[in-house]
Amino acid sequence: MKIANLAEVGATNAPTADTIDSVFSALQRAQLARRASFTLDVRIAQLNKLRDSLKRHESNIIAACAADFKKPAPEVKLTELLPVLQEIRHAKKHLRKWMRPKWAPASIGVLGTKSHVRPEPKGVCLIIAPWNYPLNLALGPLVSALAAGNSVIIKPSEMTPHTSKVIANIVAETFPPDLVSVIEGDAAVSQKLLALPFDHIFFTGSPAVGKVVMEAAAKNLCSVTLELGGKSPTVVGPNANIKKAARNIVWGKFANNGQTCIAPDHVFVHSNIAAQFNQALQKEIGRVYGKTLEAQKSTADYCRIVNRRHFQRISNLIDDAKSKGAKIFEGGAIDTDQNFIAPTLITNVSNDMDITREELFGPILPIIEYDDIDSVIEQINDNPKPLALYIFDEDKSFAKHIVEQTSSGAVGINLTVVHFLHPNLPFGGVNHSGIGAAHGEYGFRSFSHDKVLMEDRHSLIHLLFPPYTGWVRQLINAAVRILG
Ligand SMILES: NC(=O)c1ccc[n+]([C@@H]2O[C@H](COP(=O)([O-])OP(=O)(O)OC[C@H]3O[C@@H](n4cnc5c(N)ncnc54)[C@H](O)[C@@H]3O)[C@@H](O)[C@H]2O)c1
Repeated sequence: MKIANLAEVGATNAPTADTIDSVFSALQRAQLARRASFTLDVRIAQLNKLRDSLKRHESNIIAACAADFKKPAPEVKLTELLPVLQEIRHAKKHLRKWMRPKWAPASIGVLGTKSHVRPEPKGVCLIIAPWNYPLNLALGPLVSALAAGNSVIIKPSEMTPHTSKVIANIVAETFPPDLVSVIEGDAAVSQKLLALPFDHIFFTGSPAVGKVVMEAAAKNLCSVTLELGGKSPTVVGPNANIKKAARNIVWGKFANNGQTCIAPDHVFVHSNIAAQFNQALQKEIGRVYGKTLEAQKSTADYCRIVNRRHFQRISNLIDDAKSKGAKIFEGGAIDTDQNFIAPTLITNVSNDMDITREELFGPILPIIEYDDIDSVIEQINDNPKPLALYIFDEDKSFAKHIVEQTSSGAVGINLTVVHFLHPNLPFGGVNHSGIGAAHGEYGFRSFSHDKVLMEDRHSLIHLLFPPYTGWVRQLINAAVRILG
């Protein structure tokens, strides 16, 4: 049966449940038929094809991201293309080692047996992607899934429709539809997909939808990787290199217009250096994005809020903070026609403001002064475990103290966001900020099942089988004594 390739059918017509079912069944059948043929060479050839397609489509990707949220071309290259290309390069280099069965030495109790752990493909996997890094977070996990020998359905975000279309075109051009298919659409399409018995679901998005995904996966007892979000705090200590802190925080916060899961959400700054630090941030914003509103609106380096709904949400956060006594130290200007919000620094923050509760996911940075680091640690621990925690201080013991007292997906010391680009680190959160990990070998393992192969050579384990005669009982008692 010829399978409808949804990329050809057209992005905007939401696929029916029947179409989705038929795509899924085709992937299932093909996965079973191809199972033994996903050799190292085949997987590497798939990755090469994806790399070549990405390179061919570079200008389309840049144009699509610009159309979706005016994302600057250098930022598209750095944060959409490069991470996926790097993921491919890294997987190709290490795949032979990752795929190798791992010998498990026998303990005394199982002497005479031979055992291995072999990573096997999970099977047919679903990747659901968000809009904020629309290409990177759809195709990065695809690299891990293909490296691990799976077939995949990708559901890109409907909020970045141009990039979604480019992803569909790239996939349709690169892979047979029963190996990788793209199904475009919104939450309703996503839920139709979630009802199917996938072998693994890799979801990137909000904690609220993460719960929907996990609940749906439970119905099929399907494993999940959840890459979620939340508020990632930043702590600037009394001995911070202020200029370095400002440079890194401005980049981490305002790149992609603050729409980054690991962006510094808010900053705690020691009161001794707060005035200097605020000025350094202001100066850095001026240096990077322009000192005047006109400059900030016209620079090609500043992207936009993805849509009117999010623009309104963030504007409301600013209004709510102002009405409760916050001071706009820098920025605060908005332009509704462009979904533009200037890089904004907010001081005089209090706990009754909405900015202290929700993930901000926009270009607004609340700055909270502190005197006692333990009260900051208490506040961090009163909230869900963050995806990232950033610490700026030249005194190593300052960071050590915070690291030991808190839990988070990652800790960045004197940097922000860069850990995403490290191919040998697991990328993921804890509890509310995520379950499981992406990137490199960790991504490969997320899409693999550790299958055990144990073979009897000349073990004596049968001596312990029933009937439990006196002699067998003595042997079991001895085993418990010696091995227990
Ligand atoms: N940990 C990470 O790697 C990472 C990366 C990027 C974004 N995020 C998080 O993602 C969020 C922003 O992205 P978003 O707004 O696209 O997230 P989202 O959860 O609203 O949507 C993500 C995906 O889920 C689908 N979806 C939405 N509602 C659904 C529902 N009710 N049922 C089933 N599917 C549904 C969407 O169509 C989209 O494809 C932020 O919380 C951010 O921190 C996390």
